[in-house]
Amino acid sequence: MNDETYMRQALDLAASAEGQTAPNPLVGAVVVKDGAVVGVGAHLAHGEAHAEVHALNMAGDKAAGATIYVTLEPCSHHGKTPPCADKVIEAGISRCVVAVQDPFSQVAGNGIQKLRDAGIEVTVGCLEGEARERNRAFFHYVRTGLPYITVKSAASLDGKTSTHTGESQWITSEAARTDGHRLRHTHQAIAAGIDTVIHDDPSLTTRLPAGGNSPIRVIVDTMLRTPLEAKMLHDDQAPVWIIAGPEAPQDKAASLQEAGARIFRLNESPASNLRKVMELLGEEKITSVLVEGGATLIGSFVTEQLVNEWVSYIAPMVIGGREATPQSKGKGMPALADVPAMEIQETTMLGPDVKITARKREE
Ligand SMILES: Nc1c(/N=C/[C@@H](O)[C@H](O)[C@H](O)COP(=O)(O)O)[nH]c(=O)[nH]c1=O
Ligand SMILES: [Zn+2]
Repeated sequence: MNDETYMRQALDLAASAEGQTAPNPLVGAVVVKDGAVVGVGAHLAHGEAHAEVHALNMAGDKAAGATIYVTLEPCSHHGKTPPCADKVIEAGISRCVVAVQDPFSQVAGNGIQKLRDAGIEVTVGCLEGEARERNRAFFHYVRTGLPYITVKSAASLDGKTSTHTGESQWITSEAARTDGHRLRHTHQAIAAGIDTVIHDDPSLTTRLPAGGNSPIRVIVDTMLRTPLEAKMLHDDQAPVWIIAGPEAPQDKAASLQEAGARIFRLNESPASNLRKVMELLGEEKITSVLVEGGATLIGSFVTEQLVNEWVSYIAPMVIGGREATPQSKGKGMPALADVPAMEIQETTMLGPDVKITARKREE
């Protein structure tokens, strides 16, 4: 067994809480004494104990002289819980292996320094690439203040998301749609355009066999055309935030608030200023957004170059039709040189469909 073995265990522990910890990162910890794992832990929810605390509590006095593997630098500032660096020192840990330094300014390097000042041997960078990839949304949010944006698109081989008569359910299989719900579970918010809300009356909730978190529903609706009888306003499954423009009628805003929605009014059209909408969500500590549709909204994210990840579910059918809805509308990129470079991360068969995941290279 070597450092990477234990760090992989810690990364898997971190991933077990995926979809639960935002706006906090996913963190896992493993305590090893004389080649035996004596404590494990994961950060399970925002505001609750950090991974190191769980692992050190489980290790008890076996932590003395042990090594702790942590997927993110132990915190050194008093957040909602006391600093883990202090806890690691108190527990008598002799060596600490960290996958990646915390990007958060309050922590960056301070935790590691505190441990070294206390005489603990610290190594940084074990499986760093994997640790960054697992926490890509958190790292992106800390670096930019914007949520990490994933577009999910379900289409035919010729890129249509509905027939020219507007029929779209369903193009992809149950297996692909269930996978799409896992995407909902792992994102804090789900964005949809008003055309999709009017056309599909979607609930945008996470419906997985084992359950899951339903993201905050964010509707880009410049003129507040969201129907008062929209399903999502009456299912009590997750908040509904509606982003309006300056001309949106005040009385409709009042009735939507009555119906339980939270209204954000921008002083410019949200549909053509999505960066402003994302800055607003960032201020609300939203670290990840899944853009579910439709083609108009997706096209705006593409045109503003805000897409960090693109997940396509492609069904084995060809729909055709000049008027059939494409995967994205809007202005788009004038030249290939303007098109942001992405990398395919994964292609998977889901029943009869193929899922393709691509990510933009982080600057
Ligand atoms: N048409 C399709 C999809 N369509 C996605 C959106 O257009 C739908 O409005 C949304 O999934 C409805 O959300 P719900 O009410 O929570 O079920 N998405 C898919 O994966 N496959 C499809 O074939
Ligand atoms: Zn901590």
